[in-house]
Amino acid sequence: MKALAFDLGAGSGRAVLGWIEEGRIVIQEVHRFSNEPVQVGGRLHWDILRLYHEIKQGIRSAWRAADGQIGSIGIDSWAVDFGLIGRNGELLANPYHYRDSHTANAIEEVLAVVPETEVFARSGIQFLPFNTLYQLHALKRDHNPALEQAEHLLMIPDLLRYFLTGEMHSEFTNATTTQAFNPTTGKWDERLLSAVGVNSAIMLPPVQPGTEVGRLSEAVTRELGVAAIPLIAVGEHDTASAVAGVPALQPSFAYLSCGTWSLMGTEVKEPVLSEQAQALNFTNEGGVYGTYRLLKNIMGLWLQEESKRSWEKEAGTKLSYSDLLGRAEQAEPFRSLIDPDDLRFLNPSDMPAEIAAYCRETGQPVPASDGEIIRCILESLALKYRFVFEKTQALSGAVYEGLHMVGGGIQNEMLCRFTAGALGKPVWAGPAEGSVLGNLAVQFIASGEVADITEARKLIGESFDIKVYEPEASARWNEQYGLWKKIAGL
Ligand SMILES: C[C@H](O)[C@H](O)[C@@H](O)C(=O)CO
Repeated sequence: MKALAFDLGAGSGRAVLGWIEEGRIVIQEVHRFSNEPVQVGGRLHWDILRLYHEIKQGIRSAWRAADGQIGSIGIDSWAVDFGLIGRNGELLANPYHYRDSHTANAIEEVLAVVPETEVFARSGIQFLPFNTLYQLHALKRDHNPALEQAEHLLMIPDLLRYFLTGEMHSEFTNATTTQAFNPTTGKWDERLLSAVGVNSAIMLPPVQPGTEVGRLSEAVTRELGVAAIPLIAVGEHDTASAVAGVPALQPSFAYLSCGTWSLMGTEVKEPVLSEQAQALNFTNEGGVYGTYRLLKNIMGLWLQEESKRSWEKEAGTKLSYSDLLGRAEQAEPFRSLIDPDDLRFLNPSDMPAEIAAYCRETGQPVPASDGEIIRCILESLALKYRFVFEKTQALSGAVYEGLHMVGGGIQNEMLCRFTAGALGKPVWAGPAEGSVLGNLAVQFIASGEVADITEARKLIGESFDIKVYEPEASARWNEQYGLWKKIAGL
């Protein structure tokens, strides 16, 4: 039997069949689709019904490709966003996109009610303006009718699973990204939810990854002409699946999940709720099989994606990444650097102009050409990776021999090279399908084909190419690291 994984990212989604053949994992992409947010007036929304339609297309294609031999389905997606269900069981409104501006001042407004130390002690989660807790605060503040009528809150994968099965379940790894879940009690945190005026009854008690969470409903099986395939709650936060899919053989390892976002950290048995972790704004998101992901969000390749989008809009024509990276390769090294996590880069109207303004304001040469901007982004990301790598070691007390880099971002070889140079340590890049493979791994373990996550990670490492980048020009990177920390104020 084959397993079917859906991996929904901020820009695109894919449906991938996976199975084990002669001791190796084999994957086959059967459907790929774009994920285009929709601006309505001043609000930014996800087109959730379009995504659901694409998931059904994916099941149809997979059923044909697997000759009906599909044993289970798992869905993972980006975090924090959600849909609200009314008393008639229907979706009350299109989910907000986490880059929508309605949460702009929400952190300050909530911390005026519950002190920062208490929020961190209760949730263990980093302070980012789009966390679900602040989205709920903003909806309540703005008297949002959907929240007023809501009977249930479902995160994106929970919601899509509900559409497929008719059953409502909340999944643990994604629940922890809300900043309203308490890892110490293992329950939704009443104090935090009541502080934003939300009745905790709308939050369902989360199930652990690996749990069977319903089957395709009769209506769906009839519509698609398929069997009532069971759904497995995988690490439904895509980063949780990416970490599950890291081909690490050692128990203590450092990873970087690299896509629109860069998520860097390590895997721990207990959440790290120390003052230092809070001061460094690290997070403890739930992981698979009784683990936590001690990590930090880094703005990531969003900076590059948005710059390309601006230039394409200006030029009225498509640009290729290979041309852009080719020009970045020719650009002068370390000419100008930024802190990629300055919140001005969360959703500016013109990313290249925002980067230029940052450099101007910090007294640096202003990058003008697209090559200079891309080089500035990639060098700055690599330096930020070094900073977070060092802080991860400080918080976990471990010393890592190198860094596992997974996700679509590893196709950016320049970034992999710069990361090894900046860290002064080897980078083991691969697999690119990080989240998909972690999603499949949990399904293989649920079906008993694979014993546990250690075996799954070994199998992934043996089934997919891992490219090794050894550090180059470390002395130059060390020198620049000092300068960059001054610019970034770190
Ligand atoms: C908001 C982001 O989606 C989240 O922090 C990140 O972990 C993610 O899910 C990346 O896909």
